[in-house]
Amino acid sequence: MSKYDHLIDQEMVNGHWSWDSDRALLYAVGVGAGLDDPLEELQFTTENTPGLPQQVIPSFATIMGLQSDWMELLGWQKVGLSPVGMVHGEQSVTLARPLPVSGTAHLSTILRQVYDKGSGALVVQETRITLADTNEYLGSTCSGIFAQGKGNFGGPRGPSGATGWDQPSRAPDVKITLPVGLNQSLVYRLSGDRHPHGTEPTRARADGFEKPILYGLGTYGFACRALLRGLCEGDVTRFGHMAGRFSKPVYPGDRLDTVIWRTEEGAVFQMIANGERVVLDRGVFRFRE
Ligand SMILES: C/C=C/C(=O)SCCNC(=O)CCNC(=O)[C@H](O)C(C)(C)COP(=O)(O)OP(=O)(O)OC[C@H]1O[C@@H](n2cnc3c(N)ncnc32)[C@H](O)[C@@H]1OP(=O)(O)O
Repeated sequence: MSKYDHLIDQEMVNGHWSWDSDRALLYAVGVGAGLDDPLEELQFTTENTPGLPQQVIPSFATIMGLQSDWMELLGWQKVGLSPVGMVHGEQSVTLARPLPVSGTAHLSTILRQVYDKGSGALVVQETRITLADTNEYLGSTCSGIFAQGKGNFGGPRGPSGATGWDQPSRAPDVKITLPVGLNQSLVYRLSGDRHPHGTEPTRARADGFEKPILYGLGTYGFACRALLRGLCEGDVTRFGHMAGRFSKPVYPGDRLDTVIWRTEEGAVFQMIANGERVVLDRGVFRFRE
């Protein structure tokens, strides 16, 4: 029996969350839409382009998964918004249908596991999203938060990171290059992810970064745009599932190459910053069935 076992499968959020068209537009700009080409992604960045109805970038669902205050449940003392050294480790989003441009969702967030990774604890939580008025299932998000320094508590190690994903030996089938703006974190944070390590040098260094970062979920949004562009011709109805592991930080001003290998169900991918470091690894994409 390890110290968090009694909390596993506990529901941490059971409530409503509303968004409107402006919030989805702001999120799109926050994850860089329009930065490399202001005309390329008008379905995400405008609501009034003739013949191009607004669509919501599927990774917007991750913002809905942020509504839980699970750190108190675990008894972790926060400095600002989180314990020092806590970083986003993994993320997935699965959608049964495109997200509406506006709406109210019912969110249910469950603590799935706290793995003991030695150098840290990996906290896995899953959020189920339904439309509040009709109860229609929209999809789910799953996040793994890596709290450095909180490992070695005698808990389960969990699945090994060394298995289950292989980089194909052939050259990538598709490569999408996207720039990160120097003010990217300042825009992205307005979507509701306001951790100071995206803006404050002192906190960024305390959490193990060189300087303020682009938020992990911001990076995830860039990857989602790259996959939509490279595999779906920008059409969100084709999005089914996307997962990846944050392996190195992304900084404002970086250039992000998403390298994509097609598979039977969709693709596997990696994101590489400035041609030198893999920042999102073990990426998996699936088309909607
Ligand atoms: C609130 C935060 C918001 C943010 O947005 S932060 C910004 C986005 N996130 C990042 O930039 C994080 C980048 N990644 C890292 O810095 C490192 O990566 C980690 C600190 C997360 C881990 O590094 P290390 O302590 O050196 O771990 P190891 O020695 O490589 O592996 C130890 C075990 O941990 C698993 N692991 C490693 N990285 C991750 C990860 N990113 N997510 C989940 N698990 C991870 C491995 O597999 C292994 O476990 P096994 O031996 O059982 O395989």
